[in-house]
Amino acid sequence: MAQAAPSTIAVQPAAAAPAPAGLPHVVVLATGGTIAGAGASATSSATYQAAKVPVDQLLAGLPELGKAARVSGEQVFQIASESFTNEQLLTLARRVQALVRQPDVQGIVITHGTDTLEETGFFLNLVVQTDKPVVLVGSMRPGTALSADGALNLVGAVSVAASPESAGKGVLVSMHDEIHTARDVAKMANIKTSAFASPWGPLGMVVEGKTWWFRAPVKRHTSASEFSIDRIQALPAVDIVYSYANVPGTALDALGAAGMQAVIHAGTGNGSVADRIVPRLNEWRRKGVVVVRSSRIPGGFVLRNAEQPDDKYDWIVAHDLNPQKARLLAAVALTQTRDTRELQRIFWEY
Ligand SMILES: NC(=O)CC[C@H](N)C(=O)O
Repeated sequence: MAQAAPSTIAVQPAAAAPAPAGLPHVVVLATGGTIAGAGASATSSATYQAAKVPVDQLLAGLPELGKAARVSGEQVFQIASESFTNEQLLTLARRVQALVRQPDVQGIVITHGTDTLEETGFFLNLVVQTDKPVVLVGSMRPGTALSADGALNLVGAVSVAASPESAGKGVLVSMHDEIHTARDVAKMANIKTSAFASPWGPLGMVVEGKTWWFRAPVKRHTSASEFSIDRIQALPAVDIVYSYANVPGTALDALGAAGMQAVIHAGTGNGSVADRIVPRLNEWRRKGVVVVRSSRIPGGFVLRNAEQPDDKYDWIVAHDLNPQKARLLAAVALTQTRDTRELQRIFWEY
């Protein structure tokens, strides 16, 4: 399906384009994905190249953006998001943090591939210290396709980032007219333009450039977070092992031997663990690996000491975070502590 263009890193300083005075300045940080994709024909909705169109071209094609904000663009990466690395996450977070510290910047929009958009959004929600709106957006069809969704999604995201009502709500994801907290949202369907959903529902809607809010996040984020990108030099290796009937444990042992610091066990059902995997997880725990029990089921949550005796084994539960979000919270938390009581507190609070 979507093929990746070669990765490039070219951060240019944000220069505001001329627009009516008095409008908020929103910086669009472009990282690639389908929203910057191009296909061979108007019917190529799923067969195309992601990460082709530069940010200047994206913005120049959308004069409607100028109604909501004074918009400037920076090309941070030009990649398909499945290829994001921890180093690129840190680079992006540092750039967002630097921009939100600029008094002349009121909001940030990040254009991103949809495959790992929920991971980048959650990471920024944990480590960027700000009350200013930071909004991620992607699209499911390239701009060259019939009924392309990127243009309206981008106008919506810039409107959300420009709205004072978006402040203090943490990192947001605006797609398909909905506004989600980056903490909860996940890609729940592929191909469809209604790809993103939050297990606890969206926070609001953006319609014709106006935001409508119905709820706000209660978990700790951004300026209320104990984590800061300023104090994170690198992320420790945290990996995910997926469970299924007849799972052999080979992947767990290989990742353990490769030096992972924490393992996210994407268990079945309520985070259940196959009987032959339990002693292996305990063996890695004895060697210092932090064990986090999560579930491969979207929309539920994992309770401590249900399914497995977490207290006895000194394991953590991932609460309602999906495995890929649990990976990032564990990695960020491990930069500060290895204490399992502290780690469990962090999983309850974020
Ligand atoms: N819809 C998309 O953005 C998917 C394109 C690509 N796989 C990416 O995540 O960047």
